[in-house]
Amino acid sequence: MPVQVGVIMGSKSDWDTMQHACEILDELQISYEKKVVSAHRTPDLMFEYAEQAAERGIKVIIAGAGGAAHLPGMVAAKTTVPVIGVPVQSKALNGLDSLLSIVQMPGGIPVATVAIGKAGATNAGLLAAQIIGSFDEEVRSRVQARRDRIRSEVLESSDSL
Ligand SMILES: Nc1c(C(=O)O)ncn1[C@@H]1O[C@H](COP(=O)(O)O)[C@@H](O)[C@H]1O
Repeated sequence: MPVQVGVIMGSKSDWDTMQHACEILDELQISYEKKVVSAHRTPDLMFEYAEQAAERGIKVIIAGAGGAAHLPGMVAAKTTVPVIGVPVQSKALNGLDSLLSIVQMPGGIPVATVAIGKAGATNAGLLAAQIIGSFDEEVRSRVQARRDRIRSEVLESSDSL
């Protein structure tokens, strides 16, 4: 099956966070690849990755980075494949730096920014699945089934208070 989602991150140290996006893609049976690509440390690779994404059939890119998190925005600048940015929690500033670096894009080059850290990475996986679900009925129904399960769990937890 061709890769549908590209999960990229600025450093291997981001994997603890980014694995949560991959867990969702595994659960929803969506094909993906995971790679370290950095706007700062491997700029040529980043350009190549972004430039080739559409022709390789990638439908969504999830890009995680921490600190001066330029990766999602720079990738978005080089492709029209939708980019979801995950702010990785940084040590010095707790991820506020990552969040602001990713979310404050200039008009014209959007990055869909999720919350800082694990919850954000999980939501990035789900948002990628929902984007793919808009043209893939099987993925859409898996996403819906997951929502239904969560709703039931919440209702049951309330009943047992
Ligand atoms: N923000 C970026 C980019 C980028 O935006 O291209 N490349 C690496 N980094 C970030 O630097 C942090 C520290 O990296 P190291 O742990 O390798 O020192 C990571 O969170 C990474 O995402």
